[in-house]
Amino acid sequence: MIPLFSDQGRAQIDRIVRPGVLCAFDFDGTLSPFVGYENASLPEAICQKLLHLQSMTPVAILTGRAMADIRARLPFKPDFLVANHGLEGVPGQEKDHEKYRRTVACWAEALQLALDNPTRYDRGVSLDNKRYSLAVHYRKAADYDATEGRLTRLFAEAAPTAHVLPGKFVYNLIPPGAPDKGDALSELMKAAGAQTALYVGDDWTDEDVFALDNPAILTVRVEKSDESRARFYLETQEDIATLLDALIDKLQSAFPRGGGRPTQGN
Ligand SMILES: O=P(O)(O)OC[C@H]1O[C@H](O[C@H]2O[C@H](CO)[C@@H](O)[C@H](O)[C@H]2O)[C@H](O)[C@@H](O)[C@@H]1O
Repeated sequence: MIPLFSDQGRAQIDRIVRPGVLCAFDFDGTLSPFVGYENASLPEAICQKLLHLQSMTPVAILTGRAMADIRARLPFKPDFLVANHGLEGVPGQEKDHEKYRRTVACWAEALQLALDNPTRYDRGVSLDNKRYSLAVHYRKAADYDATEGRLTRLFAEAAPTAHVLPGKFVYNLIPPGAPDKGDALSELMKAAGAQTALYVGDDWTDEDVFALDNPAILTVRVEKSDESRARFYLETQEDIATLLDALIDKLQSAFPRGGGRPTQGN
């Protein structure tokens, strides 16, 4: 992995930032610093920078949160908002929603029944039913290793067909065959007519975008990781502000007559 703020990284920003570049971001741990999952929000300064960027080029947010949840946390409307790890917000996929909802409802019932037994599961484990997928949070558990082992065994019994995606103190349970963030970003590029895109994420579900291995997509991970498929990294989550400034500066200087956003009728 290469630091984004390096000669090589800046050269890639120069290459990828062109009129209509789709600037796409994960939410938790990328645009929003980690806090308790109920309290996560978009910092005001980041919101202002995203609005500025959006005045010049399309902006997308791809999150694991449910659509209703993320909408309530965003004080602005991005050009594209994809939720539930790629399951909500991409046109055309609604036809499978009822199937996913029924699968997830069965898993949720079985999991909640088991988790309600305090002798078997840590009180710090909580189930977040996002309708089309589940998140099982354990950030507040006392013993992470023991909790991870117990939860993994529980998923095999109670949700055997689930695609279990680990995250930061969370397991995401996704219905089999569901689209992921990589599928979603590819669709959004088509919908936006974008030749190039930038994607910034920090977690396992973002690896589905990084693994696309598409030279037209500049992949950036928040924090270096030897296991990631992203090509570049930001040292810390706070560096997202510097990246947004760099994108704005680049669009303003390279395309002073309206940045990269094609004007109406083009
Ligand atoms: O795709 P993302 O936008 O990164 O969403 C992934 C999950 O984010 C949330 O959980 C994470 O953020 C919490 C709040 O900062 C944190 O407490 C938790 O440990 C993280 O896993 C969200 O609650 C999940 O539904 C998302 O799947």
